[in-house]
Amino acid sequence: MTIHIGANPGDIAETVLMPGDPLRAKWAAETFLEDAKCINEVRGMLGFTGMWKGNRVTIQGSGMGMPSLSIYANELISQFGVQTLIRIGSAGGMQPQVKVRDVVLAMTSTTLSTPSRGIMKELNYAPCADWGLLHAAHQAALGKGLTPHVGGIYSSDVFYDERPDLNEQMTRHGILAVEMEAAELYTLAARHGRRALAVLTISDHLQTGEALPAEDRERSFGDMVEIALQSAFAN
Ligand SMILES: O=P(O)(O)O[C@H]1O[C@H](CO)[C@@H](O)[C@H]1O
Ligand SMILES: O=c1cc[nH]c(=O)[nH]1
Repeated sequence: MTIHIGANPGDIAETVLMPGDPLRAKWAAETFLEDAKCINEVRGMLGFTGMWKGNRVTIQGSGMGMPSLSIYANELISQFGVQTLIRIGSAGGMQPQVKVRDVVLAMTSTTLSTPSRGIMKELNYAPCADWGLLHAAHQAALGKGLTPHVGGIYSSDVFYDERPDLNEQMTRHGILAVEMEAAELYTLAARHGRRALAVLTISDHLQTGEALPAEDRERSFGDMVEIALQSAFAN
């Protein structure tokens, strides 16, 4: 057990899917895993371990924002020996061709800062996805008849943004979507020699103002979960 994860050693699989929303973790575990058992309820940040096609998987909520994800990812890596961490998150579209409900595979993540900023000092570190996971996720999405967007995203520290000028520059430089966790996940995975990827579904759009309701964000992103599972166990 750790401070934030009330699981016993061995309760958590080597592969962990991480939605921000703990209720998405519950929905995904109930929908996609066999014999799913709840392994964490500390702070209501639900986690479940079960089987997917003969492979052991944990789905653990990360909470919203990089400081929260950092707590869970650090404990999963250092205390539970997790090797593969795949974020399954919602994101806001930042390009006209990126539509609501589209899947985005985050190759890199741009930030103003991450919880790791303090150790990077003057370095502008470039957080990037694990190539093997990214490639496998792309193949999995194509296999489902989807056309995923692959490229750079923005991991923001704020949901209610007061810097429209920054978003303008992101869009101008090809950033596909905004979310709030991937950059720190990629940075931690790199530091500890683990594999990480963020598979995202567009839940709203910064340019059109479209937005899906909370229930859809919790329960309707099945393609993203299947893509994450297929990429984790592709090899
Ligand atoms: O749907 P999740 O995975 O929580 O991801 C996105 O949604 C939250 C904001 O509503 C942030 O956590 C952002 O990254
Ligand atoms: O962080 C996020 C997530 C979804 N939509 C946004 O606009 N921002």
